[in-house]
Amino acid sequence: MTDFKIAPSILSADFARLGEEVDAVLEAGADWVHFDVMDNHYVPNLTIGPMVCQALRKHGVEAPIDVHLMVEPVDDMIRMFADAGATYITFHPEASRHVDRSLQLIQSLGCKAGLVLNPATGLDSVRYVVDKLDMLLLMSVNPGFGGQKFIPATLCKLREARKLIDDSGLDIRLEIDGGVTRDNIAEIAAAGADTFVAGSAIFNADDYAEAITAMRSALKN
Ligand SMILES: O=C(CO)[C@@H](O)[C@H](O)COP(=O)(O)O
Ligand SMILES: [Fe+2]
Repeated sequence: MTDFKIAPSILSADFARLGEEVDAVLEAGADWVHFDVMDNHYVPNLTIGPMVCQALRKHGVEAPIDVHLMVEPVDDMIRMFADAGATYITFHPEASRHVDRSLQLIQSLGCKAGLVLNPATGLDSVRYVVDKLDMLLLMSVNPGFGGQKFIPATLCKLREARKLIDDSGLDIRLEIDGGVTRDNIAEIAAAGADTFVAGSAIFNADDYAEAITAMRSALKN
């Protein structure tokens, strides 16, 4: 049976009460914390940096922190987030001049490494670095904002990515990010994803546990 993981994106959390919000989603059954880092350069929005990741660790968060870098360039941020307690660090191939080197840097710092593909980016950019991936993240919206609608063409790309991973014989998670809801999560899992980022679908719900349980139930059917 697939080991599904649900990773609430704190982009949709109440930043004024971030520690409490993260505690609440973990208590409600979330597996990971998805941490969106935006630099107003690679994407047209600005969010949070390594000090906030470190603060969450200091606050007592022990769950995996899945750092999604939407910054350019990436290597300095990789070093800072590794120091700050990140578990996974993923970045967009367009944002690094030397993708293979940046992946190696993440792993050399003791973190798990991943690449993130935008909706219009093909799988070709991962083909020759598959052996250096712990995770492949497919964006199902254009990066920069929460609350957007899932782009249906991602389902076809997920199937291709699943085949690429299975053919490699390696242990690589396949994560999906953007517009994931209780209504489409089963279809997304059927296309091959095993790790689900959900921001607005969880943090905009009145009851986080009910929202996460509904997603898990959909994954079981
Ligand atoms: O990386 C991003 C956006 O760039 C995401 O992680 C979003 O924060 C997901 O939010 P929802 O689409 O689930 O509301
Ligand atoms: Fe993200």
